[in-house]
Amino acid sequence: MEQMSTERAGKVSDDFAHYGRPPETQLERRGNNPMTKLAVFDLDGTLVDTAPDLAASLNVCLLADGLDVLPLGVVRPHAGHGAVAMLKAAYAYFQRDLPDALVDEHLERFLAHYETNIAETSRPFPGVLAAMDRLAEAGWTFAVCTNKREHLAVRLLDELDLSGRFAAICGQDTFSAMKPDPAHLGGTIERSKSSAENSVMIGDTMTDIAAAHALAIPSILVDFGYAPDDGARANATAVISHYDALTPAFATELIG
Ligand SMILES: O=C(O)COP(=O)(O)O
Ligand SMILES: [Mg+2]
Repeated sequence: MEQMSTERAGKVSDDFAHYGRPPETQLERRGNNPMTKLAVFDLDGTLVDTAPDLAASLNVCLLADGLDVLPLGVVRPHAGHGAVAMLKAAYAYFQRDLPDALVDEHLERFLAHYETNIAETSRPFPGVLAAMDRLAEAGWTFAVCTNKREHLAVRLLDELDLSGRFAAICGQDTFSAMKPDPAHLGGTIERSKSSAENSVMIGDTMTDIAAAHALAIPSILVDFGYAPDDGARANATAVISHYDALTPAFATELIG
């Protein structure tokens, strides 16, 4: 990821040089660094609609235990909280016990299936790539802060040909803490060579909003994600229902 960061920094700096020296006001707002405005995306349910592929891997586990497959509508609200949360929700749905040993067995099965089928149907949410293009034009950079394992996040973004857009991709195992712990988000911002003052977090669950809140950075809740509950709505700085609303003016206003 460090290499991508350097490549990206070089590219944007060159582009900026092409337009000449920015006005003094812009220099001030950007802390004398045109690279520092950073939009940090959560992955599942925010950047990419991963629920169908996650549900397929869950169903492999359920079938292995003689249970029925679950329809996507039942699985989707749990898709943003990881494989174990999905397994627990499925077993609760079937009113079946899920002993710890079976969780471990299923997790291995789930991850083996998911890793090789990670981008079968997973696609970026409508409008997100156009929004990123607009923000990039306005000098924004991007990172991913996800509770997916880092190698799975990188693999998914590689398969979707999106990895090169991010200065850093940080997962649940990248640091010693994961969202909602602000250290995960803070570490992602640091790896992206930005600062909390110039960053905004975009997410679909309270996990994302709480991490941003703890770091005192603005947050945008996408209400089309997997768990935009009341707590997330109440604590987010802004709520959007489509990426068309994510314009450079809107994002810049949030960081002040
Ligand atoms: O896998 C998870 O636990 C959720 O992943 P996310 O943080 O990208 O939503
Ligand atoms: Mg999410």
